[in-house]
Amino acid sequence: MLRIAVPNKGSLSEPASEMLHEAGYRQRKDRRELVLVDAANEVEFFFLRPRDIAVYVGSGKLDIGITGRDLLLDSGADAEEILRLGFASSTFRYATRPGTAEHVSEFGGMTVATSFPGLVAAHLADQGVDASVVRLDGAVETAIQLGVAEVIADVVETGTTLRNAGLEIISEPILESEAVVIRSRKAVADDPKVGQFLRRMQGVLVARRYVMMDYDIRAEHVEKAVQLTPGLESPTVSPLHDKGWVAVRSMVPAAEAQRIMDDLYELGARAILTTNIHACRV
Ligand SMILES: Nc1ncnc2c1ncn2[C@@H]1O[C@H](COP(=O)(O)OP(=O)(O)OP(=O)(O)O)[C@@H](O)[C@H]1O
Ligand SMILES: O=P(O)(O)OC[C@H]1O[C@H](OP(=O)(O)OP(=O)(O)O)[C@H](O)[C@@H]1O
Ligand SMILES: [Mg+2]
Repeated sequence: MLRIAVPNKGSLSEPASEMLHEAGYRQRKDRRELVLVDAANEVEFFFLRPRDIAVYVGSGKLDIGITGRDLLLDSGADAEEILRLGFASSTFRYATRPGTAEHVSEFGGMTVATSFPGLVAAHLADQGVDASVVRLDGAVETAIQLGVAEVIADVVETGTTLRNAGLEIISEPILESEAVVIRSRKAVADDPKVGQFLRRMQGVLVARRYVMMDYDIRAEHVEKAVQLTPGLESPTVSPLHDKGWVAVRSMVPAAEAQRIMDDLYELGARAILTTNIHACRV
C-alpha cells in the first residue's frame, strides 16, 4: 500500500481531495475521517494538518504527501518536491506600515512576525540581516497594529488582507508557492507505486489544461493548420471520403482554444469542435 498524506483543513484541503477524486481515488465523505483505505487502488490516505505533512513524509513514515512549497521549506523536513499541482498559488512576502523600511536590508534590530519562522529566519540570515523573528499562528497582519512586530512575513494571494491592514509590501517575494507533491529524501528512487500515482496526477493536470480539437480542412492547407494545433506529440490526420479534405485531431491548451478556432476558420477549416478531456496519461 502506498501511504499518502493529504491536508485535512485550510486552503489546500478541498482542492487536494478534488484532484485525488479526479485521479480515480476514493476520498472521505466525512471531514472527521482521519484515515481512509482505498483497497482497489492499493493506497492509504492519512488526513493531517497541512503543517505536519512534510514532517511525516520527511521522517519516512509516509511515502508521499500533498502540501504547500512554503510549508515544506519552513519545516526543514528531509523531504523534496516531486510535482507541482498548480493550486493554492501565492507569494510569501514581507510587509510593513508605510515609512518603516523600503528594503529587507533595513530590518536590522526589528522584529518580524510570521507563521513561517523557519523560512523567514533562513531568508534573513541569507540576506545578512540581524532581526528577531516571532512566531504567531495566524492573522499576523494584526501584530504590527498591536506593537508585537514592526514587520510581518506572510502568504499573499490578492494582497487584499495587507491592504485592509494598511500595510505595504517590501522587496521581492521571499518565495513563490503552490501546492506540491513531496516525497521523503530517504525513499527508494523510482518506486513504481509512486510513479503510477504521479502519472495519475499529471493526467488530471493535463485533462484540466487541455481540450481535444477536431476539424476538417482542405488537404493543401493541412500543414499550416497543424502549426496552429501541433498537439503534445503530433496531431492525427485522417483521410475523409471527399478526397480533397482531411480530418485533424489534436490537443490544444484550453485557454487558447477560442483563438485557435478563429485562426483555423480563417485558414478554411470547418466543423471545428472542442471536447473536454475527462482523463488521460501522457
Ligand atoms: N489566501 C491564500 N491563497 C493561496 N494560498 C494560500 C492562501 N492562504 C494560505 N495558502 C496556502 O495554504 C497553505 C497553508 O495551509 P494552512 O491550512 O496551514 O493555512 P490556511 O489555508 O491559511 O488555513 P487556516 O489559516 O484556516 O488554518 C500554504 O501553502 C499557503 O501558501
Ligand atoms: O492576499 P490575500 O488574498 O488577502 O490572501 C492572503 C491571506 O490569506 C491567508 O489568510 P487566512 O484567511 O488563511 O487567515 P490566517 O492568517 O489565519 O491564516 C494568509 O495568511 C493571508 O493573510
Ligand atoms: Mg491561513
